[in-house]
Amino acid sequence: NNTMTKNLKVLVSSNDFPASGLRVLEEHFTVVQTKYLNFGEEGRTLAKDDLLKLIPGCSALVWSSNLPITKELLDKAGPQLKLVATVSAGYNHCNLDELRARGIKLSNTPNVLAPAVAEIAVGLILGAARRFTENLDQVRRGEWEIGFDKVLGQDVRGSTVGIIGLGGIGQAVVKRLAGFEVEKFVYSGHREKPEAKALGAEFVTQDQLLAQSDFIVLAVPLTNETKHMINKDTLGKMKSNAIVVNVGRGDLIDQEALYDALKNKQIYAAGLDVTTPEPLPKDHKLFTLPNLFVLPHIGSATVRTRSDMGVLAANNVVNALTGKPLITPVKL
Ligand SMILES: O=CC(=O)O
Repeated sequence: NNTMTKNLKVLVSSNDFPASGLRVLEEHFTVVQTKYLNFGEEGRTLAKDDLLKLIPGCSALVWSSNLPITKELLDKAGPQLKLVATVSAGYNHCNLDELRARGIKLSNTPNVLAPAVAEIAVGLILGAARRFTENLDQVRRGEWEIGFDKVLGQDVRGSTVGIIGLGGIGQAVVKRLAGFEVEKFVYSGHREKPEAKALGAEFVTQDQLLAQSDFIVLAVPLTNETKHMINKDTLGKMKSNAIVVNVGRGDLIDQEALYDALKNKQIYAAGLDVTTPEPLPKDHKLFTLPNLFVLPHIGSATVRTRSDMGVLAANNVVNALTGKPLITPVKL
């Protein structure tokens, strides 16, 4: 009976949270929503005043933002807070220690976004390999070259593709690339994955992956262990035609080292859907590189996927506040 839960307040930290998810929440709870503020240093940030005004007394936070969940925010929310439902697969912004200490649960939205993120990984692979940045610049500047032998790129056909992190997203990338006549898929990670066999992907050490791969796709979460996993040292182990693609988090890559490697043509190119910071300021030196293809963190940004993520986050809230197990809990 919804009248039991109607007095519970749920905060949605975005005014463009999908309507489908909002409907689920509004059926059960009193929903309050914050607006977005601006595109500043930290990226698209929440209206902080708005947030601090609305957060006290909330039983759940539906977090549709990469704004860090701070101790201050949790204090402000109050002891009745039961759940943070982040509308993302990644939860590096969620301060797990603080949530654990307070007995607050955390849910995320894995799986439903894997196909859309994998499609963007394929887009980045093609964009970097076929030099979309340079080619698009030429077209837009009216310097469109006649003839096909000017801006030559790399083939996916016949290549070795290395996936760092063969989880849901990594597997979806392999499935999507299966029609590209890739010669070999390799992957690295903590352990062999049972799904790898059916995908024809071979488990190798990270060093082997770096040394063999023509394309290196980063599909791991950001943790203390994975931070700057692509650095001067690991870039130095790659082939000179290597193309690095990142659909995880910006901090998986030491961007200074990547800049140097791209500038000196130590590797061929990179395609990034995630950077540090986001947005990357328009005068950032990475934008001077012709062999870098950047997208503004749009991995999950399709109508269907955002809707699925919104509904999943909302159903996690319903479960948490009606005493049922979370659908997609994050282990704390
Ligand atoms: O970056 C997006 C996500 O983690 O879902």
